Amino acid sequence: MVVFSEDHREETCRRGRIEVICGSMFSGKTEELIRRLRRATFAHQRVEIFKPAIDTRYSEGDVVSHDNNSIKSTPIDSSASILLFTSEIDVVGIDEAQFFDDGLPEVCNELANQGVRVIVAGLDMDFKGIPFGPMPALCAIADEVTKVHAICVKCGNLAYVSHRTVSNDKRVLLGEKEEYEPLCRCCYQKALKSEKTTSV
Ligand SMILES: Nc1ncnc2c1ncn2[C@@H]1O[C@H](COP(=O)(O)OP(=O)(O)O)[C@@H](O)[C@H]1O
Ligand SMILES: Cc1cn([C@H]2C[C@H](O)[C@@H](COP(=O)(O)O)O2)c(=O)[nH]c1=O
Ligand SMILES: [Zn+2]
Repeated sequence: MVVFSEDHREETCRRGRIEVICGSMFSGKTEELIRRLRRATFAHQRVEIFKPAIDTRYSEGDVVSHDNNSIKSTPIDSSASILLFTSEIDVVGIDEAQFFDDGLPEVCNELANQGVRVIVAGLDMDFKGIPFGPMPALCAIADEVTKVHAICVKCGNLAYVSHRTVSNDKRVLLGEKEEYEPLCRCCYQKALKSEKTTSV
């Protein structure tokens, strides 16, 4: 699998396309998004970055990675707002796409059809292992999907899901290492089993 996109033709030829970067928490989605967007800026392309306004974890206005890398962004409430900010833009970046409404895939399609390179990063699954918001539809319509992996904090294998370590059943719960840990399939099953036995 090609993890990092080094295809310079695809980076610069200005053909519209949709790239999706997905994975669990701590898998490097935001780092990879920032890396691709910075390279586009170095290539003198006009870049605009969006994130859902509800994601105020590290900053109101910036997209920030767990390693504190950051890039300026525009927080928005609805996917339709993206179209209002993207005339004369070559590359659109979108972080935390899982929190957006179901209109996001259509907005990305519209931009890509107009010749814009759209790079979307988001959680593929929620803490229950269920595909999250518009992410499955985005993966389906994408020209390229990159799945990145964190390291399982229990065994060191590749993680595939974000295990919630606090008791809260709401789908949306902003958080970090106090609330979530990346686990592989095997360690996730064990964690769920031990939660069941301790709750009875
Ligand atoms: N268990 C882990 N596995 C991999 N990276 C981790 C882990 N815990 C912390 N990190 C850090 O998280 C960084 C990735 O952060 P980020 O790009 O914000 O991830 P994501 O957006 O996927 O949550 C890594 O470069 C690494 O320094
Ligand atoms: C699994 C899961 C996560 N969240 C929240 C927790 C964080 O605030 C973000 C994910 O951020 P990251 O950049 O991917 O680390 O999403 C949630 O609300 N619900 C969940 O099930
Ligand atoms: Zn494991």
